[in-house]
Amino acid sequence: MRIWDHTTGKVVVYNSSFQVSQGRCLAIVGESGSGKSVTCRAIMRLNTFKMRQSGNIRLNGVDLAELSEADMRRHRGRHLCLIMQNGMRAFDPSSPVGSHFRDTLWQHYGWSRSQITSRMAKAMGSVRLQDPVALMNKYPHQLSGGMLQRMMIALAIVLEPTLIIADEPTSALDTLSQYEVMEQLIALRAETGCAMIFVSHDLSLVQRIADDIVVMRDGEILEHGTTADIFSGTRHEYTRHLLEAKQRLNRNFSNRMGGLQHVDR
Ligand SMILES: Nc1ncnc2c1ncn2[C@@H]1O[C@H](COP(=O)(O)OP(=O)(O)OP(=O)(O)O)[C@@H](O)[C@H]1O
Repeated sequence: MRIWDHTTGKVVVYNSSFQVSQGRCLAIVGESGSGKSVTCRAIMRLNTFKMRQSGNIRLNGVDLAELSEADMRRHRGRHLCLIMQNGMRAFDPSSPVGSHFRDTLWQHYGWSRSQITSRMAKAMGSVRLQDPVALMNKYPHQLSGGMLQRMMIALAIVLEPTLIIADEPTSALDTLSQYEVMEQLIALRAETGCAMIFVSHDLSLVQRIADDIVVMRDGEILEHGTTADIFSGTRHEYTRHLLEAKQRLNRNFSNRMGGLQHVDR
């Protein structure tokens, strides 16, 4: 896939290519601006108008790049689900969150209101959200970032998409919510058997969830391997630099915490 800004001609992703199989999680890592988010949005065909893309995006034999906009809309949600950094942006601020669930599930499955409520309530229970019916009547601004992310995960549990793309899903959360949302994402994979693309700056999160890793820099894939190989084997100099930067951060953190040992999970 190639992605460029057609107003300036600037290429932001050069001929990148990767695949993720059902049941596996591929992490995309790299510094800010390396092209992780535009790649995720290109798979969903959700980049802004000025961004253009070429190449194939195959999902179970269907080339998403060839679909009409109407067919692509039908694929989003049903077959592909995007969990973004900021849960708030996924919802319409002027409606209760339950209406987003109803619209999405009605559009893809045609279920009745009561079917949707009972399926969502069950899924919300499984991501440890209490009192789901009351929560569905709340507006997005009345809920915390962690709750909104867990609601998106609950929706994904009900939709059972083939591929879930989680783009920095925990980076806007406090440490406790981050931990909980990660646990739920790990459970979501196990429950639905979906394929997952997980984007994060945080290599300890990547190590916990990913089977495979793609390392990007300046719009190019530098390295692609299993998580075990990337963390232990011979690595590209840039990947080593990313890992060492993280270890340095951890050491600084430990020193500031009075010499407490920080253990990498
Ligand atoms: N809507 C846009 N219009 C023009 N250029 C864009 C747009 N979105 C992203 N870019 C450019 O594409 C490149 C890759 O950006 P992208 O957001 O994918 O990086 P990233 O690796 O996800 O970074 P971060 O970790 O900070 O989110 C950057 O040079 C960015 O300026």
